[in-house]
Amino acid sequence: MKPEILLIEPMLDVIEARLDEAYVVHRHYAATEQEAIAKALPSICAVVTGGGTGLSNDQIDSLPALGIIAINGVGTDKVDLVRARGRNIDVTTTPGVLTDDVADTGIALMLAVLRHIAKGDRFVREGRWARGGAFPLGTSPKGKRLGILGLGQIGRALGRRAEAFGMTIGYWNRSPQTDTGWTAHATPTELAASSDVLAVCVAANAATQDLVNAEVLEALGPKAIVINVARGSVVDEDALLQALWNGTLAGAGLDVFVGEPRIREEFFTAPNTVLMPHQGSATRETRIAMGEIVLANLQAFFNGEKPPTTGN
Ligand SMILES: NC(=O)C1=CN([C@@H]2O[C@H](COP(=O)(O)OP(=O)(O)OC[C@H]3O[C@@H](n4cnc5c(N)ncnc54)[C@H](O)[C@@H]3O)[C@@H](O)[C@H]2O)C=CC1
Ligand SMILES: O=CC(=O)O
Repeated sequence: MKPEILLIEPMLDVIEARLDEAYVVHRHYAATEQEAIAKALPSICAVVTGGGTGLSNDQIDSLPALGIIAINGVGTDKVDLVRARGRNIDVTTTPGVLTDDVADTGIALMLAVLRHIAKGDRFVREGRWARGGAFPLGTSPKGKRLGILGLGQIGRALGRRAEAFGMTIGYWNRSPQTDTGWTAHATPTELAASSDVLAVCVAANAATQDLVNAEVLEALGPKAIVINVARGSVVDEDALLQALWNGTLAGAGLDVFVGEPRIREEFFTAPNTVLMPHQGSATRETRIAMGEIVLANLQAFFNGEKPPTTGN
């Protein structure tokens, strides 16, 4: 008998095919499967979910046999780790393999804002170039200061890339990271005061909620921009929107939002703001590598071994 698992959101076809080979896969996202899932809840031992989606406590409570929540991502903020630990449920992630793509996304957003890439695309398509319209000059990253909030794997990869663009790097991290040679700052506000671009790369949890607040944005100032590839909850969106609309911040490049995918509509028209639908790790290559780790974690769990990338 194949073990039964619950797949919360779709994965790559090739990974889902491998899941189907090894398990009875109940697809939470398929409307047609809801009745069968309701009956299967007592037998489901494993859940596979995304980092931005996680698993609610109600869902955890509805699965009495649950032993592993395999996150296809690195963020654990959408799973109550205390609740999981209390139930002896392993929570696994896919660290490392997505780092480069998320850092690339951060750089892409930074360049898109500084060089008006999305605005330029609209300008050409709408025929405004052909009609002789004026297009604003951009801002060069060269010689500018990148402030990285959270110098984990993604923060470091972003910093290394930014060095290649001639930027100087500062960071705020809860523990000093002396091997980089980059300038450490004591608080997010101090980092912001010394940055032209603030890149949010810190994990989301209760301690980092709204870390980028009105004070931090004010310290950044009207010529600076914010890039967020971590989680929406790390940025106070009221303060961010106010700064963008008041012109006390020059722009923002955002891959993540509070309440995704139904984000605040004020973002749609916010000045100099480039929006992405949470695509940091979304390349085929990386999604295959992440899927392999999910498969390995599930296999270890069902073999009675400790899953290799257990995070709790
Ligand atoms: N946009 C996207 O598609 C993706 C977003 N992410 C987000 O990026 C985050 C970072 O990923 P990695 O760099 O791989 O993780 P990591 O574990 O290497 O780095 C996390 C960083 O957050 C810091 N941190 C954690 N808790 C903290 C606290 N309470 N106070 C201060 N600092 C704290 C750590 O010190 C570390 O610098 C993830 O947690 C996730 O939310 C990750 C992957 C894809
Ligand atoms: O947001 C994605 C993740 O890996 O976490």
